[in-house]
Amino acid sequence: MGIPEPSTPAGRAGLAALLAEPRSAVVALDFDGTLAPIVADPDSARADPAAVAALEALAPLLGAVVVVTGRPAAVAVEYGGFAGLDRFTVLGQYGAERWEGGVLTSPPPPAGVAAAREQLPSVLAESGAPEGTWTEDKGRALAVHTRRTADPQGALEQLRAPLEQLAAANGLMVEPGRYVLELRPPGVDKGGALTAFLAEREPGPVLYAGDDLGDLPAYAALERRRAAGHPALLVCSSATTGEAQVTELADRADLLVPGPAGVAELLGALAARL
Ligand SMILES: O=P(O)(O)OC[C@H]1O[C@H](O[C@H]2O[C@H](CO)[C@@H](O)[C@H](O)[C@H]2O)[C@H](O)[C@@H](O)[C@@H]1O
Repeated sequence: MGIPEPSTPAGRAGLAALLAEPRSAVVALDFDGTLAPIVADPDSARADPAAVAALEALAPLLGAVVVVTGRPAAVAVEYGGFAGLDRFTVLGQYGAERWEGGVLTSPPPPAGVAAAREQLPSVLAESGAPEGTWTEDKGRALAVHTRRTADPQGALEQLRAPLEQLAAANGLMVEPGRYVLELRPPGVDKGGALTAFLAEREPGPVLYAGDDLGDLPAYAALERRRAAGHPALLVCSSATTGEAQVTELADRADLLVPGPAGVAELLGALAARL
């Protein structure tokens, strides 16, 4: 398969720059929905093996590969099978954590997370959280998932206000995602994490691929770089699980690919060309 053509002039320029100067390029990727297919049980998510194989081939040819994810960095490394990859960094928990060369940096969670953890079960019970509502405890964040309820979108709307109140009472924010509301510390996002990483590397072209609302700040960071004359390619991994597309992301993308399989194909095609 060849490399699909971006639909925007800026995206075509970003791709051309990446192909012309790969050693200075950075490829940045979200994890769930981009490298790993969406599944009902978050603990069962694993990176598409074709994507991992493509990254193995691609990473040595590039300046750097970085995964920017809401997952704890160590979980992304494990579920992604990234431990042996070269020139590879994981920025976890929206940039609060970093894994690189086998070393994990993870600051302690703020006190508000422990308080929210204690209060969450009663808040869920009082708000009538439907059967199938499930909490993922990520240490410095609590993700309330509704994918396994009978009406995932309805459940999300039902829980939004009570979870926003709980977050605000404990100095946290709510990060919305695909059938999930995450209570997490404010002050970091994927845009800040990516910008700080790029400032360390001073790269040429940057490709970013994501699938969800949490990826919008990373898109914004690359749009700002682009406005300053640095080429970039914004890729959207479209939803392939029957749920609504994240149009805020798809509308700003230079290139849409069909889910993690499409991302894997794109990475494989880039590796083959380079
Ligand atoms: O930034 P990401 O790498 O995209 O992580 C965002 C959240 O993804 C996970 O939840 C999502 O994927 C699950 C597994 O496919 C799915 O069941 C769930 O509905 C999705 O919202 C993960 O569980 C969260 O911790 C991440 O923050």
